[in-house]
Amino acid sequence: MSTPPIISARGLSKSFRGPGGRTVDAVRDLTMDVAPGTLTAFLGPNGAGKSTSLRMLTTLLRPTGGTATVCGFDVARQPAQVRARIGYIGQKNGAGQYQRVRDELLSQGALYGLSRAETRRRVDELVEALGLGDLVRRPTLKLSGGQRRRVDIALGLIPGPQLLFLDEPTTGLDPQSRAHLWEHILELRRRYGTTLFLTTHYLDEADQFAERVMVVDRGQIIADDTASRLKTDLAGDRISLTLGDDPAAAVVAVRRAAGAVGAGGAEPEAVPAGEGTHVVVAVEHGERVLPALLRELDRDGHTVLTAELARPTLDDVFLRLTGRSLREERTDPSRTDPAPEATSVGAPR
Ligand SMILES: Nc1ncnc2c1ncn2[C@@H]1O[C@H](COP(=O)(O)OP(=O)(O)OP(=O)(O)O)[C@@H](O)[C@H]1O
Repeated sequence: MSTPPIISARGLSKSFRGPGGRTVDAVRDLTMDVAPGTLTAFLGPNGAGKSTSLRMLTTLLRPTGGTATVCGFDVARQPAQVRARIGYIGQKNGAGQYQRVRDELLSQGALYGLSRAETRRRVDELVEALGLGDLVRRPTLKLSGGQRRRVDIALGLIPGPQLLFLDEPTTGLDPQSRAHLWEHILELRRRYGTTLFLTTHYLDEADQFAERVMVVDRGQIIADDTASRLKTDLAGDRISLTLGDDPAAAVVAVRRAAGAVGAGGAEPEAVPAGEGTHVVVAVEHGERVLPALLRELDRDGHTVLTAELARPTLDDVFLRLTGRSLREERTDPSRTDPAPEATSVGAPR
C-alpha cells in the first residue's frame, strides 16, 4: 500500500464477561490495513464480532488487547483525535424524534463547532446528495426507515469525516429502500471520496458494492479479498449437465471431457435424473469451460440434455470456509445481550 492506511489494526481483541462469569471473546486478533477512499464490507453472521470491532475502531469500546490507529491516531490513546476525523452510524437510529430534518442537520453542525455558513453549505450539499429535499421540513419521527437511515448518514457526514463507519446501514429496510440507500452511499463516495467501512449481513450488498470483503466468524477474520476473488478462489464455478447416460458412464464422460479441455481436477458428482444422469463438476472460469466441455462431449457421442453454469455466491464461500451457511446463521443462540449501543461519536446529540 503506497499511501498510509486510514485504518490499521494489529491483534485487536475484545473480551467481555458473559453470563455466569464466562468470558466471551467477541473479537480475536483483528489485524488489517484499509486504504483511504475504499469501500470495505465486514460480513458475518449474528454475533460474529462485527459491531464490537467497529465500536473499538470508533473509540466507543476500549480494546482488551492489540492496537489500532484510525486516521493516523491511536484509538486507545488518542480517541479525541480519532473522533474528530470519523463519522459513525450505529445500528440504532441516531436521528432525533421531533425536530424537523433540516433543523436536526443544522444543530449537528453547531455541535461539531462548524460556523453557521459552513453548516448551511454542508447541509444543502448533503440534502442534495442524499435526496432529502422533500423531507427537510418533516419531523424525523414521521419518516420511513429508509428515509431515516439517509438522515442518519447525513448527520454522520455533517462534519466532513474522512472515514465513515456504518453498522448495518440497510438492515430492516425493504429491497427498494435498500437499493435506494445504496445509490446514495455510492454517490457520497463519488462526491467526497469518503472511505467507507460497513458491516452487513446481506451477502448481495457486500458482493455488489464493496471493493473488499472481510468475512468474520466467531471474532476472527477468516477471509479478506475482493468478492470476485473470494468466489473464484474459494468456491469456484459449477457446471451442471444432464447426460443421457447411466451414472457411471456419465461421470467417466465428464471427467474425460473436463480433462481434455484443461478443466480436470475436481471429481464430477452424479445424481440419477429421470431419463439420464445429472452431473455437477466444479471448475474455474466456467464461462470459458462450458462451451468447450459441450463440444468435447458431443465429439465423444454423448447426448447432453441440459447444461447450466452456476456462479458461486459469498454464501458458498462462507460454507466452504466454515461448513455452515451464512443464510442459516441469522440468529446465534449463544449470544448475550450487548451493552446499549451508542449511536454517534464526536458530538453528543
Ligand atoms: N457488552 C457486551 N457484553 C457481553 N457480551 C457482548 C457485549 N457486546 C457484544 N457481546 C458479545 O460479543 C459477541 C460479538 O457481538 P457483536 O455485537 O460484535 O456481533 P455482530 O457480528 O455485530 O452481530 P450482529 O450482526 O447481530 O450485530 C456476541 O457473542 C455478543 O453477544
